[in-house]
Amino acid sequence: MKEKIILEAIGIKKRFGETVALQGVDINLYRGEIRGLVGENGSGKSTFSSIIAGIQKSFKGELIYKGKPYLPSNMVEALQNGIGMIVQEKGTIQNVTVAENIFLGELNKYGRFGLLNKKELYNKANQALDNIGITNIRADDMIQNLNMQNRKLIEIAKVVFKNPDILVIDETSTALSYEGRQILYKIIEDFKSRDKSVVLISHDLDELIEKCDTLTVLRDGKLIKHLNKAEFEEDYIKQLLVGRELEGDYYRSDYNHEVSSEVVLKVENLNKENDLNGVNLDLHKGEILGIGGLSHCGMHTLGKVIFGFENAEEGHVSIQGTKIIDEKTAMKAGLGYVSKDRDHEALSLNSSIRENISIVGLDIIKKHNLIFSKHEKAYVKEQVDIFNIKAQSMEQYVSGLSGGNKQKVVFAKWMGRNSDILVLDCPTRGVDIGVKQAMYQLIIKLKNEGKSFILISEELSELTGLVDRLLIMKDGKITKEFFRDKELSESDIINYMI
Ligand SMILES: Nc1ncnc2c1ncn2[C@@H]1O[C@H](COP(=O)(O)OP(=O)(O)OP(=O)(O)O)[C@@H](O)[C@H]1O
Repeated sequence: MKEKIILEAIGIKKRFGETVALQGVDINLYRGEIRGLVGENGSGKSTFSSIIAGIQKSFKGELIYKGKPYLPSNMVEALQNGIGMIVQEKGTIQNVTVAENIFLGELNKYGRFGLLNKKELYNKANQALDNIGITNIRADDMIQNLNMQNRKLIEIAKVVFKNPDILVIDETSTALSYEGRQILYKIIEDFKSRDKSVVLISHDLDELIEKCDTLTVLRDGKLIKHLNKAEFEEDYIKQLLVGRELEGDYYRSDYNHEVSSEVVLKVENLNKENDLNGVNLDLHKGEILGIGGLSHCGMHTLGKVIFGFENAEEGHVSIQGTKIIDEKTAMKAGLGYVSKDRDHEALSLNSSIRENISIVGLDIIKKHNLIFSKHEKAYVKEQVDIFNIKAQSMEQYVSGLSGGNKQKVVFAKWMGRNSDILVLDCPTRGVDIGVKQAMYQLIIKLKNEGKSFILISEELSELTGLVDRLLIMKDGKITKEFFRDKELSESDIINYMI
């Protein structure tokens, strides 16, 4: 079996200042193996993968790749050596074309005398896109005009085009919708069939159980266990992840869809070029209204327009007769919004956890029109405790947090504000199962207290598990309405999405 090992990681340790991210992790990766890496937020998964992909150079321990000591000096060198990684967050740069993103760092190959041979560059880039079955994005598209899923697909096309021997996929599927995930799964299967290896990081246990051959569980930077396929059992994995049995309900246990007749938010005839095509909906008091669909269905734009973050060309959104024209009117009318695109839209990365959370809660923190530091800190501490945000202190910059902990900051920021209506766009993206459970239970508790939610999600189990009513969007229109029902299956929903 030893000859089938492609990468040996021996006693890998890594610190970030006082934070111990990895405490001596050993992993052998085999050729043709799909290995899942699983653990709570902040358990060290991204740190481990960034070490093997050349992003982190300073660490302790040893890497042996194809039988030789291995220490890439950067990501480009790792990729040239056959280890490619799709990172969890932003992996593309703005204001340049898709082609320039795909061949970043090697554009000199496509130029002579300082001139870029665009034809050749675009042909190659289109080839990289075609290679993984992407036909709706072309080489000359500008990155900033693409949505989050399409930007992720560019990254995937770029790495896969280099034909690496090891592909590391860090929490990528939650940035993708149904059709994007199918592309990713096809790539994973193709790698396996060609005796290449995949390291798949995910918080979606169903996905891991279905796609992986082996699983490695990390907790607080420690290796807890390697599992073979025969040992994959959901409750057992959950127990290994959190170090105890998860108790209580995960989703809603009732199947009642009756809600108050009082309409708290009205969407009337919204039209926006390419995205929204005559959207009407009523949200009721105490209702969790789900919205599902494929990546281009318009649901993410709808969330932005409802919160006034983007404007529609026609139609309007109103709360008790007040029209929502921008974020300010939205917040004044009691609306909150968790954006899917956390690094661009939801967080200020170079500010502290305290600043990020308190910024939208200032009117609550204020006493007699004054903001006292102790009130602000107490307010933020409450949110940090509720959502178990893992950080050195509330003064830590958000940029140094793990992906899931960033997401907890976004959620906490809006939950703490006690908004009457919340638009949640993929609110649990990248969050581990323990915290997801806490978020779901909080949403259910607030619903029972009369708060209303619009839950836009790409996780069908989240939609069927939580909502009173589900709207499916296709080509900017609402095409189907389902009510909460025990019999409602994910395949019923997919049929209306595609
Ligand atoms: N650049 C950094 N600066 C400071 N601390 C960091 C940095 N990167 C990671 N850490 C810390 O290292 C620990 C491990 O983080 P890592 O991102 O590896 O976790 P993870 O398991 O990938 O989490 P998630 O599921 O949330 O993505 C965390 O405590 C995190 O805050």
